Amino acid sequence: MYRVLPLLTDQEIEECRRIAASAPFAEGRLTNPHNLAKQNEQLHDTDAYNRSSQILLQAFARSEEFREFAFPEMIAPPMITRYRPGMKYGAHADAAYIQMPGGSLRSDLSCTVFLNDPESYEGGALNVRLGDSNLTFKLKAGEAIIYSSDSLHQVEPVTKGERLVAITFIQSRVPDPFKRYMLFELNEIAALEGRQMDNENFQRLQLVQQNLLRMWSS
Ligand SMILES: O=C(O)CCC(=O)C(=O)O
Ligand SMILES: [Fe+2]
Repeated sequence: MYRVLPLLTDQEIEECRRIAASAPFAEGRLTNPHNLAKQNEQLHDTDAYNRSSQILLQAFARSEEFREFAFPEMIAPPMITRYRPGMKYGAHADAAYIQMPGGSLRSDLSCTVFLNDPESYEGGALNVRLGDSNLTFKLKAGEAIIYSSDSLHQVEPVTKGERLVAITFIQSRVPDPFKRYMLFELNEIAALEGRQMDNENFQRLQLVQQNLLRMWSS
């Protein structure tokens, strides 16, 4: 279960790029010292981190598509990371719990927001393993891919240019990915077909949706 969403306005993309261009970066291993697969760089400046994560969190907060797909309970402040030629992030599992200011969050969904145009760098696609198949994402600037944190994934080596992204993790109110997807589907169907339904039946459908959400959320 994954979703590609348009997330940022052109102005927000510009703002994130500007922040990244003028702030220092440090080795990504700093926050995951035991993860040998991680070879990238992340923003290393409190003020720049606060400003950029604020812009990104606001964009998530206004996205109805995000809310409908993720049922977000908590979202980690997004971190801008970059990959220059030779950098990559080998196949890895995300930690089940992510430290945040003021506590920790269970990673149910992982998310990459692309900040640079795909034509401006070579390599750097995100691969997510889904059973025996491999999904590959190299999105337009401002788009986000949200995928289930329970799958191995990797970032292909960058061979030219710079891959600039923001990454975050989401704790969902509906921890089970299949149940979450069923709620998403039901809501989509209700939105698409509901207006043509007899009102009494539409109310009954909504009752089922809300009761399933009560039963399946934590
Ligand atoms: O940069 C990406 O697209 C993914 C990064 C990642 O997998 C992670 O930070 O755990
Ligand atoms: Fe990851």
